[in-house]
Amino acid sequence: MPVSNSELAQMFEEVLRLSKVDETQSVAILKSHYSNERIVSAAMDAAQRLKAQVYIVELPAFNHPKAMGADLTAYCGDTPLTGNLAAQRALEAADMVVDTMMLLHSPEQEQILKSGTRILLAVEPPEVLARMLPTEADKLRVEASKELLQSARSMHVTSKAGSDFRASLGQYPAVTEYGYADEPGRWDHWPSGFLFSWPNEGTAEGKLVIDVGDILLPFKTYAREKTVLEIEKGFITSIHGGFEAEYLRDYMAYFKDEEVYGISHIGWGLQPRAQWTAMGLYDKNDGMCMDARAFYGNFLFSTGPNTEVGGSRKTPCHMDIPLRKCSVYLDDKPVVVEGDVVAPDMSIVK
Ligand SMILES: O=c1ccc(O)c[nH]1
Ligand SMILES: [Fe+2]
Repeated sequence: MPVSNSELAQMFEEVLRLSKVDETQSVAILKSHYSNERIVSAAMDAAQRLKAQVYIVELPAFNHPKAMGADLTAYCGDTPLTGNLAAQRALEAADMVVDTMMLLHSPEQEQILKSGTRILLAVEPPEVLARMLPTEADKLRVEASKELLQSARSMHVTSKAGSDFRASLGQYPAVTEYGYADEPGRWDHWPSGFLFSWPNEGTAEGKLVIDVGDILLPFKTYAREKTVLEIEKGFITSIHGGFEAEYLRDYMAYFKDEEVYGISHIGWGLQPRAQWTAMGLYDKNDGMCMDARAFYGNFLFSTGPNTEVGGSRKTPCHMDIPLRKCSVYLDDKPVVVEGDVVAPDMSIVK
């Protein structure tokens, strides 16, 4: 259902308020020609209503000749900002950046965050933004789980489909996404509602089974058959099954970069307003499908880059693969059992 421009601006005002934007703050809106102009102007309106100093940084689009598809997560690392130090300085000068262009998984994003600037990504369709307008309850729910993940030293994931995956934790921080950027140096994404970390280098081991109904991003497909990924010493060593396994193998091999097989962020979904079914109602070019990454009780694993936490793997191929009906154990204690979130006690932060 279409969202009016007035409602979009009101939602942005709420999200920027939650992000601590006020008359003491400067806000840079980062855009390129492919940004959703409605989102750009709603963010501008909202920041002005909150009496912040606002400006726009517009960059010419960047297209890598190897990039395929329109999904903004399909080609990571190099962005329209890469190499443009003057524009990066202009963004670092702001207290907050509203990113309508997509800097995620780029080293430049980390450099901007290190300057204390906070960044909020907002590229989903307005109807998705509206359905998952962030709340403080979202933050409470995700932050309550962060403590469990932050203190955990191991993750074990199993499923009836045959997944049996282990990784040591602790080398990298737990990262939360609850939909607004309210702390200096914080990156967040509206919409979201999930958390993750990265396996300690070289420790991800075992098998992950993509079962019927699981989701592959950026393909934006629901699996219709089983695909088995074998993982050894932090890297996928084999992908087998039927046609979908062959498709995934060929897609990843296309990048001719061993780093694409590295296991990237691993975590689980905590957004009750995100729906597993939503992706089937959108076109492939309608955003990046945050419903799939955030739906309550998923186990989201991914492949490729780890620059977001200071790692050295800056590879352009990033698969986000949310699995249903998995059980996730931290230090052998369950946080998700067959797709149901069982810890921490959610009754306090529903
Ligand atoms: O919000 C996001 C979106 C994509 C991704 O890879 C991580 N988090
Ligand atoms: Fe990802």
